Amino acid sequence: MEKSRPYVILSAAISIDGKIATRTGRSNLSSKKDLVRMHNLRKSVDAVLIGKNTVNIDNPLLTVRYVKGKNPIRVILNSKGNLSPKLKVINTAKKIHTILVVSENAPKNVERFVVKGVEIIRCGKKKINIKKLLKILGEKGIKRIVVEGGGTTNWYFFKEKLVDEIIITVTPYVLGGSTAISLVEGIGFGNVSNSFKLKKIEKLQNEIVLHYVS
Ligand SMILES: NC(=O)C1=CN([C@@H]2O[C@H](COP(=O)(O)OP(=O)(O)OC[C@H]3O[C@@H](n4cnc5c(N)ncnc54)[C@H](O)[C@@H]3O)[C@@H](O)[C@H]2O)C=CC1
Ligand SMILES: Nc1nc(O)c(N)c(N[C@@H]2O[C@H](COP(=O)(O)O)[C@@H](O)[C@H]2O)n1
Repeated sequence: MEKSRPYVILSAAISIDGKIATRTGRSNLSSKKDLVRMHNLRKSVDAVLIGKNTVNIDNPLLTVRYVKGKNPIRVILNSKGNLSPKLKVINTAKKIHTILVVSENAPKNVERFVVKGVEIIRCGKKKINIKKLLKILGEKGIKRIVVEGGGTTNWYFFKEKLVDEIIITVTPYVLGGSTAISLVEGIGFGNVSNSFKLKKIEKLQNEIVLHYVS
């Protein structure tokens, strides 16, 4: 692992059939117990990272609320920099450090988010270069980061072999649907070769939490 790159944990809740949301984008899969576990994870990292669709669909806060602790820095991947200013992550950016990552081709008007308290990082020509981004985040003192989806964002991290640990909660739902988002989207691997080692299994009431390491 490069010295300056943060340790990357990928975290999500999946249905029994491997989906992270219904075909209509509903993703409230975790139990309260699991959310407490997840907020403990958030407080243990320096940053939490998600993709544009997750921000738009979930309108999340990405804070530590179910337990006491420090909020991580929020990192949003949005190559075009075209988020709605009404989103919670934008509206609370003066209080909670929020970084919007855009590509070098993003229009100049992304700077409009700066007055809202958002820090902008330009990284990668058309797509965001994740490897380069992690180096930049490492140089800012970010040592541990949790990637919280969605499926497309997860793919970019797996594709570049940048996932050090996976924490997956298997929840007791079957969602189905060929258009429902899976844990990992993108084009996918052609071979069965990208394996992880099982480190721990936790049993919550009706869920299991799987911990894998690279
Ligand atoms: N159950 C769970 O634990 C979770 C469920 N979700 C669900 O996942 C769904 C969204 O997932 P997806 O549609 O796969 O989208 P996503 O949230 O991964 O966002 C994808 C978008 O992010 C941007 N992006 C990500 N990586 C990029 C890169 N390297 N370069 C440039 N742009 C990049 C692009 O705009 C891309 O289209 C939502 O329904 C959400 O509710 C999301 C997170 C966790
Ligand atoms: N671990 C986990 N379990 C679920 O059931 C989820 N839906 C998610 N989603 C992630 O958490 C974000 C919501 O965060 P806030 O509650 O708004 O702080 C959501 O956007 C996903 O990244 N994760």
